[in-house]
Amino acid sequence: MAEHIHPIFDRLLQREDRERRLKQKGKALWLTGLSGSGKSTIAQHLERRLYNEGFFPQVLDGDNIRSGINSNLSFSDADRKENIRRIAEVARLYLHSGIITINSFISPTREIRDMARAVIGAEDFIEIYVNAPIEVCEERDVKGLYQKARAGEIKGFTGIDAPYEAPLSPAFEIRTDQLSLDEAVGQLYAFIHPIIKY
Ligand SMILES: Nc1ncnc2c1ncn2[C@@H]1O[C@H](COP(=O)(O)OS(=O)(=O)O)[C@@H](OP(=O)(O)O)[C@H]1O
Ligand SMILES: Nc1ncnc2c1ncn2[C@@H]1O[C@H](COP(=O)(O)OP(=O)(O)O)[C@@H](O)[C@H]1O
Repeated sequence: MAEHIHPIFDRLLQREDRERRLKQKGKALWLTGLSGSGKSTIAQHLERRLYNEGFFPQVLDGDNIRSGINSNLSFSDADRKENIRRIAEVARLYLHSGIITINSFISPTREIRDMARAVIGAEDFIEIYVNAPIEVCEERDVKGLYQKARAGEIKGFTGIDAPYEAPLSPAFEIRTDQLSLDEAVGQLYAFIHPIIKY
């Protein structure tokens, strides 16, 4: 009878067991915004802040996704969709390990983000709009890509000749043209802390 089986074998390890071990609630924080809006910078600083406060976060961004698992994908509409679908599946695996992912991707359309939300589950998908006007992003031009897009050297660049649809009701919005980096990370941390604390 089940009661006599050694406790180790009495049921499959659950997400809740892992969350108890990590002393946190697994969530997928989903940072969306234009290239240069500040997603990666905020993601990296938030990751460090969470880690220092005892949480166990993991950034997913172009550096560890588009360079690896998604290295065969372009920036066509279909490939962006496949990019985000795979990322959402990866975030879901982390989620069920009790880990907080900080997903930093343009994820340009509502349809794409709705797909990610559906894969991850609406309860666990926290949409964060990293908002700076395109003029500010273009002025920053962190990687020189806006200049290339304006010169026609890159086709289908988000915000220039490919769409970006702002979220209609994000869980949280950060205006990076109005806040310092420290303010932005501080406000985001204050918002998510109650959501992720065990
Ligand atoms: N055509 C085009 N449009 C937009 N962005 C481009 C493009 N080509 C290359 N890049 C660089 O790729 C980064 C965006 O990748 P993402 O995976 O976040 O894009 S998407 O969600 O699939 O739309 C983006 O990085 P971030 O600046 O960090 O957003 C760009 O540096
Ligand atoms: N409040 C802020 N939050 C985030 N980044 C900011 C902020 N203010 C200025 N920046 C600058 O804007 C740039 C954003 O670049 P990046 O993080 O690579 O954007 P993205 O990942 O969205 O393409 C960085 O050079 C960063 O230092």
